[in-house]
Amino acid sequence: MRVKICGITRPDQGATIAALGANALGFICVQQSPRFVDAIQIQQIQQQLPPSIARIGVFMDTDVETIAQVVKIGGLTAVQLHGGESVEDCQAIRDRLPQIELIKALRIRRTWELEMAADYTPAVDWLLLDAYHPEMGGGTGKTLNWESLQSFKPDKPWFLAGGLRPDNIKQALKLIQPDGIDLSSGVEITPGEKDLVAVQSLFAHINGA
Ligand SMILES: O=C(O)c1ccccc1NCC(=O)[C@H](O)[C@H](O)COP(=O)(O)O
Repeated sequence: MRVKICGITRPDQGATIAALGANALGFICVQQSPRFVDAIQIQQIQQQLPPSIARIGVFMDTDVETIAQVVKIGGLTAVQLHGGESVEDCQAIRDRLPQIELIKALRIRRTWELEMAADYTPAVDWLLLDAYHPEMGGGTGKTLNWESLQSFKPDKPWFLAGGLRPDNIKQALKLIQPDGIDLSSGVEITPGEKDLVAVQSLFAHINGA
C-alpha cells in the first residue's frame, strides 16, 4: 500500500518521514495554503530523499506551464490536481508531462459525486478521494463517510484522504481497502510542521504493532 504524507515543508522532516516508512511525500504548491512551498524549497527537500520515494506536487487549478516548471525545478515524480480541473485539463497535463504520474483528487460532498471518478480514470494514473470543505482546498482534517466508499471500485488505483490519523487508520482500513492512504493534518503539530511521533505511531498502527 502507498502511504503519502502530505504538506512537507522542511528537508529534515521529509528525510525522517521517508526513513519512518512513507513511500510518497506531498508538497503543497497552492499559495493560499499555510503549507505552501515553492519550487526551490521542494528542490532542497527532495535532495535529502531516497530516489525510490514518490515526490508529489499538489496543485489547484494551475496552468500547465507553471506545473511543468515546478516539476522540473522541484524534481517531482507526480502531480496531484486538487482543484476543479476537468478531464480535458488532466489530459492536457498528461500530454505535456507524459513521464509524470498524474493523480486527480475528488473532494466528495455527496456520495453520488463518486460517479465522477469514471470520467477521470482514462486520463489519470491514480484517483484520490478527499473530504469537501467550503473554504479550504485540503488539509482540513475532515473525514469522508467510509461506509459509503465500500463499493467504490474505480478502474484505477486510489488514495483515501481526509482526516486520517494514527488513531483512526485501522478502523478506516478495516472498512475499506484503498490502494494508498494520504495524511496531512492528522500527523501535524501546526500546518506544515509535522509531528514525527505521530508519524511513527501511524506506521506502528498500519504494521499492526
Ligand atoms: O494541505 C493543504 O494545505 C492543501 C491546500 C490546498 C489544496 C490541497 C491541500 N492538501 C491536499 C492533500 O493531499 C491533503 O493531504 C489532504 O487534503 C488530506 O488532508 P487531511 O485531512 O489534513 O489529512
